[in-house]
Amino acid sequence: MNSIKIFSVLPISTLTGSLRAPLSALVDDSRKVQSDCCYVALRGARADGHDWIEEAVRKGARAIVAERSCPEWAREQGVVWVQVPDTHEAVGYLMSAWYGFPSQDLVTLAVTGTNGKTTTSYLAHAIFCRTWLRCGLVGTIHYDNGRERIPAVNTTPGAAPLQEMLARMLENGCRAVAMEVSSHSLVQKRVAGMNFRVGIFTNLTQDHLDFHGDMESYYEAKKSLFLQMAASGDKKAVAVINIDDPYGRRLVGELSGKMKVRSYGTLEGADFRMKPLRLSLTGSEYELAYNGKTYLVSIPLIGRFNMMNSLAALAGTVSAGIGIRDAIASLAQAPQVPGRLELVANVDHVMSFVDYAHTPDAIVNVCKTMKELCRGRLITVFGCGGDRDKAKRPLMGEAAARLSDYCIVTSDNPRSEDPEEIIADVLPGIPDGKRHAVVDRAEAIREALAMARPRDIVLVAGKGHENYQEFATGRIAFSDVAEIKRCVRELEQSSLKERALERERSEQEKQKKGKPRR
Ligand SMILES: CC(=O)N[C@H]1[C@@H](OP(=O)(O)OP(=O)(O)OC[C@H]2O[C@@H](n3ccc(=O)[nH]c3=O)[C@H](O)[C@@H]2O)O[C@H](CO)[C@@H](O)[C@@H]1O[C@H](C)C(=O)N[C@@H](C)C(=O)N[C@H](CCC(=O)O)C(=O)O
Ligand SMILES: Nc1ncnc2c1ncn2[C@@H]1O[C@H](COP(=O)(O)OP(=O)(O)OP(=O)(O)O)[C@@H](O)[C@H]1O
Ligand SMILES: N[C@H](CCC[C@H](N)C(=O)O)C(=O)O
Ligand SMILES: [Mg+2]
Repeated sequence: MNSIKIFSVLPISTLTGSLRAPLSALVDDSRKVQSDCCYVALRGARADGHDWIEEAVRKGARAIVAERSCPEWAREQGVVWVQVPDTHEAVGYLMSAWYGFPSQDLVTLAVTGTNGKTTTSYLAHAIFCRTWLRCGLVGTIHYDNGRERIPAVNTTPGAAPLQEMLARMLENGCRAVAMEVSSHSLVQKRVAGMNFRVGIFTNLTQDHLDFHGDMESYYEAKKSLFLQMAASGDKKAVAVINIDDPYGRRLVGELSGKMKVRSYGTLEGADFRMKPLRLSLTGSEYELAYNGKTYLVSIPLIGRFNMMNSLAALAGTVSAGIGIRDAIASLAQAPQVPGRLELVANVDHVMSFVDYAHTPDAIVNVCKTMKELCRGRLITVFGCGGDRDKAKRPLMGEAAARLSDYCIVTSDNPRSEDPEEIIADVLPGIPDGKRHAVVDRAEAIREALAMARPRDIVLVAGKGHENYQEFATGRIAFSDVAEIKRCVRELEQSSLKERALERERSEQEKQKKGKPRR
């Protein structure tokens, strides 16, 4: 839709001027302006797109969408001016219309919550793909448009790349898409204008208070996904909510009467109810009660929280139209989610895992799981991100210390902050004797592996799949997985050398002893 009709999708707008030729493009970045395009001015964290309106018109923009009223100069130049109360919301609707409302033709499954979004959407994507063959994925690790994987910039992209990607998924023959919807994206209305068939709420615990201010606003941000679904009037839209989580129970209450709600969890009354049966370092099993029947679900993922993630994926995809048995069969073959409780090395009876825990609750969950399954000590290496919620730092420290036998506190994307100061915020939660700090992450990993004894587990938390470390000066290549592998190789080589030296020494001893005394 590239005519003036496109503006009719906006819920509220005031239009000045008339459009003679079709629009050539719709952009929200002045650097992408071309002749005869429409430029939408967005207020951002660093810049205000309204500052580039005149430049956009000089470069050939024929239409402007802005929160300001039409100035005299624009009227005189015959610019089409659309004034709206919120350009972030407007650009969502406009991009959706521009690309032919792709979310209406896809079965869209959105996952929101503090932890478990990536894992749940990955599992839902795997279930969709096994049954419906080609499906899309949008999330923290990468985007998959049904034909190719694209590295992710944001967990939930802005409206322009998002709607373009959904249109590409349709072109590529995708029937469904599983996508993470972050709280940042909800506040910034990146998903405005989207039709969601299923919305999953995983949980809500402390994170991102630097952005949201308090837990109440954080909750309201998550809830807005479901209010958007309820307001769409789509009778098929379903909210799938974890009722083990207190905020989940609150959400069920607040959505009741507004839309279809299905619950999941371990508590009585859950529509999809699970009873954990077996936890091991290779996978997990649980009993699922659904619709008066019980099923055995087996997943190659570790930990109770991953049982919950798989239950969420199962409840979400079944609510989207997948058969329960197909969903269960897909979960048995679920892929390893990169950097989520991923076993990287198992050498000399020491197992090393990489995980993406970077919130207090995630640290609690992953350390509890590891401790439960570990027959020796749990040595945890972790840090806290710079330029992010500072209040979570001592809480992460306290949780890691309480649930591990030893902690090495290190750096995790210090960004613009001083890494030593971040570590100083973490340490107060951890008693002396149970930890030491090593600023250099590679060195911290090496020390953890060097101190491990048979049966110990080394857990390297916080960066998961990330392939960089971000400092004030920029990013450097860094991967916990690669670092562990390198250290393990080095330790193996040095222990081989040590053993060879040891053999040599004992040979010499034997020879000395064997020599006849003169
Ligand atoms: C702080 C923040 O969230 N920023 C996001 C935001 O950018 P912004 O609005 O702040 O951009 P800006 O630089 O201020 O520019 C404002 C406007 O001016 C325009 N502009 C700018 C310069 C110019 O010359 N001309 C021009 O027109 C820009 O195109 C933009 O429209 O909107 C962009 C597009 O949607 C995002 O890519 C960007 O994410 C940044 C990269 C980011 O790091 N965000 C993180 C905090 C984030 O969103 N994380 C969540 C996951 C969190 C989680 O749950 O763990 C995520 O979804 O990724
Ligand atoms: N359901 C869950 N409950 C609590 N913790 C979880 C859960 N699922 C995963 N975790 C922990 O949180 C970490 C991040 O998981 P995942 O990447 O799936 O979540 P996310 O919500 O996508 O995170 P992000 O917002 O940072 O992208 C995992 O590595 C694990 O430590
Ligand atoms: N989406 C999260 C990821 C955090 C990952 C962790 N490695 C860090 O850098 O703090 C954020 O941007 O806050
Ligand atoms: Mg994620």
